[in-house]
Amino acid sequence: MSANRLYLDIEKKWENFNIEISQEFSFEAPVAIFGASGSGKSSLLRMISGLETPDNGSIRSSDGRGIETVWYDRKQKIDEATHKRQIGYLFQDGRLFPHLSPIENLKYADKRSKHQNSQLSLDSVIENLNLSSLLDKTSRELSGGETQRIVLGRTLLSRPSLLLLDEPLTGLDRERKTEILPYLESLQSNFSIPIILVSHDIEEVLRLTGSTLIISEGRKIAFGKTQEVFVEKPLEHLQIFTQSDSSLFVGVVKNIDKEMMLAEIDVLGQQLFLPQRFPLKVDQKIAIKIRMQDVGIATIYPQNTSFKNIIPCVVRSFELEETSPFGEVVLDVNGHSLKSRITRASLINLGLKAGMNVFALIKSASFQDHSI
Ligand SMILES: Nc1ncnc2c1ncn2[C@@H]1O[C@H](COP(=O)(O)OP(=O)(O)OP(=O)(O)O)[C@@H](O)[C@H]1O
Repeated sequence: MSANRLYLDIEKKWENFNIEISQEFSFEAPVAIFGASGSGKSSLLRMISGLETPDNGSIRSSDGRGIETVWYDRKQKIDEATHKRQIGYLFQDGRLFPHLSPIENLKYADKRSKHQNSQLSLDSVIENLNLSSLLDKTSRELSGGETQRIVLGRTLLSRPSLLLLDEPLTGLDRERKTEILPYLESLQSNFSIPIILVSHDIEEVLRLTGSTLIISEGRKIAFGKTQEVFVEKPLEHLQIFTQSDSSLFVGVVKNIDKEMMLAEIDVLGQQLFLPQRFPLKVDQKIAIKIRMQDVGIATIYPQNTSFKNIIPCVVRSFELEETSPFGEVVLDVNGHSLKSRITRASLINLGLKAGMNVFALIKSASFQDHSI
């Protein structure tokens, strides 16, 4: 039976690291555990799955009917083995059994699974993950993304009560990520399976999950709806989580122009226009990630331009990349940094200097896949 809720109350002390987290999760939508590298995300997953034993506390799951199962309880001396917890665990470099073909990998899990789940049949997994063209290839003929899809299918066919995704896209290039993200996105609706995603990539978290636990140094920093939890925290604190090739901003939806299909967002008192591709509502707080290659720079306010987002800012610093035709500029928007990557030629031609007033140009279209 699928876990509907999970109650975590755990303590673990190692020589150089302590984890102390209490949190209840419910799985109407996938849950994210988000934090910087080394914050304790994987350790937490290992304790949920039974691969690591906490020093103290309890871990309990309850199903749709409210029937509770104790997975771990120090006081009651309960510590269920991983297979009894029925956990599906997908790592970043999931491997196939090399001596078996992709279809044999799937059938192996299907046959061994003793649990029932009418939605999770071999056929439905093959169809929903679009695996049919891969089944007769050899493991060696599969790309990284294709291998990850078969491994995901095999994990699903073990019919887990809870699916743990530990940085499933880390290590894949952008093209492969784009290939796999839609499959991860539809897992919950296709298979009604509870999911915890561990990630330090805000883009993945915003796209795939409904609620997020943010941790740092083994402690909870915040928990709430994914769309809201990031904006509750001071921006500068969040900047440490963003990948170095992008900047993170938070804003509030001010207006939706239905005819033009654009949402107007207030970010630090500036106006940004996003394509209304997502179900945004007025007054909703959202997090927006802006990749540095999507930010251009003008030294005077551009007229008659297709750029919908023209933001006044100040050059904070810049650096030429030694072995490439590009340079990186850090702009200051009301005290918050916005990174831009432009060509070395533009950087020199514009005559950029620290302290100079400029305009950041961001195409609305660039928000399509990289923001919310
Ligand atoms: N078995 C262990 N013994 C001692 N220390 C450990 C053990 N397992 C984890 N740690 C420590 O716990 C800390 C958190 O590690 P963990 O892998 O959980 O972080 P993470 O947030 O998943 O990081 P990353 O995103 O880089 O994978 C690290 O400092 C690590 O050294």
